[in-house]
Amino acid sequence: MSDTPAIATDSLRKEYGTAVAVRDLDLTVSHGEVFGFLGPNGAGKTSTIRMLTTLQEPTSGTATVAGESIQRRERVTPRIGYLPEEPPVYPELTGRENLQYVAGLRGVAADDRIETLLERFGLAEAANRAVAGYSKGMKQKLGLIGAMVHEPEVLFLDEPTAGLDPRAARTVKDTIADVSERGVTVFLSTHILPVVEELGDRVGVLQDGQLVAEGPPEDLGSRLGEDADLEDVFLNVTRSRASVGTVGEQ
Ligand SMILES: Nc1ncnc2c1ncn2[C@@H]1O[C@H](COP(=O)(O)OP(=O)(O)OP(=O)(O)O)[C@@H](O)[C@H]1O
Repeated sequence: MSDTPAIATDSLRKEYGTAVAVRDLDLTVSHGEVFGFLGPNGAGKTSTIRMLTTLQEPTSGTATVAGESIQRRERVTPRIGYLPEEPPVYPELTGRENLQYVAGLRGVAADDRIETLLERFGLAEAANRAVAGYSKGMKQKLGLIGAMVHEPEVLFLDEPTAGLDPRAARTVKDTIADVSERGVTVFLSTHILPVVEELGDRVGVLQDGQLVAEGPPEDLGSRLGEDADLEDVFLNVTRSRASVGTVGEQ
């Protein structure tokens, strides 16, 4: 494992027309860290993740992920996994076929790993059924398995526990802890603060495309007072509006 951070951004910026979604962001995430990426609706989290996963180009600035520039898409994508808020699934295929398809796209032979993960996520029995009949939680779990099938170095997760029942959410949280112990870096965006409180080594809070707080969750809390938790921190450092600034505004 090198000294290069797992993720490093340098003045990363995304504008949509005259609107600034991500404002010259400087962010570093170490190898093996679970980084909780928080922020109000519209803060710029998805825009940041889409740039880091090479799905959209920055307006300006640069970043490296797993030691590779995000401009080198072909070098970044084999090293990362991404679970978007709406996991991409083919409804007419079975769960197993979906995963085999993803593994094929990735160029990996992952049959054993697929079976192990299907079992762990309680999807083994449903794996022969078309995904069209899956619940939201089942699709979410399938998406997470798909994001991990090629054993990525860096895993980007957007709301991985949203819509899951408590047992499924537990499986996802245990999986995050497990892959993190094995050295995988997890970039975890969620509005469910207890998940970050439990799993996050460090937290960054984004507001209007800028980091307004960063540090281990317990340190951020203790700055506010003895009993402060992450929700107190979030409410303290973010404003209640969910808007985006415009070009030229500081
Ligand atoms: N394709 C787009 N075109 C124009 N504006 C966009 C586009 N995508 C995002 N935005 C705007 O950029 C800002 C940041 O959006 P983004 O989706 O990155 O925020 P977010 O933090 O992920 O929000 P949420 O928590 O609601 O998912 C918002 O004001 C949004 O309306």
